[in-house]
Amino acid sequence: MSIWSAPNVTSPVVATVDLPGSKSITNRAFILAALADGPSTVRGALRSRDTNLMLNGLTGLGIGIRVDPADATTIAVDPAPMHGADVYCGLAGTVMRFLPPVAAFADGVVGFDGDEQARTRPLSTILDALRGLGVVVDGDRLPFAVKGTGSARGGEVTIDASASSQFVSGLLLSAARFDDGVTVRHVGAPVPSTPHIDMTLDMLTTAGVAVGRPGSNVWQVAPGPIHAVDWDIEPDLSNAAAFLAAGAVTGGAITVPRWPAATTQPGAQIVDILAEMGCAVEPTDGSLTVRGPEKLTGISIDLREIGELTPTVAALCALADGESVLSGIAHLRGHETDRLAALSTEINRLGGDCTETEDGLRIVPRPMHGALWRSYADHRMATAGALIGLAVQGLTVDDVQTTAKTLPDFVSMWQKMIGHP
Ligand SMILES: O=C(O)C1=C[C@@H](OP(=O)(O)O)[C@@H](O)[C@H](O)C1
Ligand SMILES: C=C(OP(=O)(O)O)C(=O)O
Repeated sequence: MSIWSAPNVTSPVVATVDLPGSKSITNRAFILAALADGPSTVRGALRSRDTNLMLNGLTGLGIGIRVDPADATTIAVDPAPMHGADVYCGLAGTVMRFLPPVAAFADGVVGFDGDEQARTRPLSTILDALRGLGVVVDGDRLPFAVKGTGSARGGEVTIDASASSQFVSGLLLSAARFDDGVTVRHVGAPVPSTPHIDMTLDMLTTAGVAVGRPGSNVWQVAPGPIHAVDWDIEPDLSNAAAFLAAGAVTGGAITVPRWPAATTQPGAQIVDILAEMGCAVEPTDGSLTVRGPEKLTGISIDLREIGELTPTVAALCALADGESVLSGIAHLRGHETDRLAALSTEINRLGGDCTETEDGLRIVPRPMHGALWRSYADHRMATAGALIGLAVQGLTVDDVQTTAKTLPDFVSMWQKMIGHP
């Protein structure tokens, strides 16, 4: 496994960074295009490990996928009758939770497997839900198999989605295909990342699917066609967060072009967080610029809705003035790795002071020194290490290539941003 010397800077980082497409929107668009009533095109798609795994899975099931030879981000999707296949999920939550409901509509057995680390990610909730909707599933975690018969009954199902919003999104994305549609009712501790469920509902609505919210924890999808839509994918704002944060910690300024005026991506909330920590935020001509202050201030914030941003925010907090408390994120223990344990171990290894609470992290800034920052196969741990490395000399990151999960060009984009291409 290679060790990367994270670049360290002594002057403000000022740059414009253009981000590729959103992982969450890309993988939803692929699912909806595959189940649609006609061919469609996805433009500006993210090409990364997670989205390539989704394309491979759909191709294996029999869906026609054609990548534009002149532009790998333009992908034509041609729905077709689906058959049995083996699907590899890697470590992608969106693949392991969005494809099993699709597999119910294949004619044959669809086997699922993934990385060793993926086998411990929460999954049984959605597999039990599928059983409740009339689908035969063998197994409770990776590897497992869905016995597709080409159709499924559907109806109402009650689940505890407190471990992941993706259980709800996964069921809803395929719901219109079920004979009776699907109603998902959540009972339990609050559902995290609810903006991602809103993203699912928004895209279903764009595809002409009738969705309803009969209660705050109930989501309903009527049976019917999913219309073919040519999707234009927004830049990935969660990935943008790490770059904007580079401007924030160095007192520099980072501009992200094509920042959407309105979006369902929860990553957009990084702007409010950076503003609260002392940054100036300027939206101009479709771009967004964040200027860092002399010194960032600590923050107390509930990140339940935007858990994805935690590694970036934790890195910012470790470099700020004053204590920070990040709460509402117990579910991060089931992300790519146990992110609460990983962040506290790595920040403390550098001489920082980060403690795990029941549902988050308490971070007290301390002078930090260079050391090895471990990534735990987690793309956002690797980028958090890079961020701290800007301000802490001698920091190295192991397995920085794990950023390929959602941003294969991370290293070159980062070096270019600081002017060391
Ligand atoms: O639906 C999605 O695209 C996502 C939902 C969230 O998952 P959780 O609800 O498991 O946090 C988020 O963290 C993940 O990166 C992407
Ligand atoms: C939690 C994440 O990913 P996944 O889609 O694999 O759950 C993430 O990207 O931060």
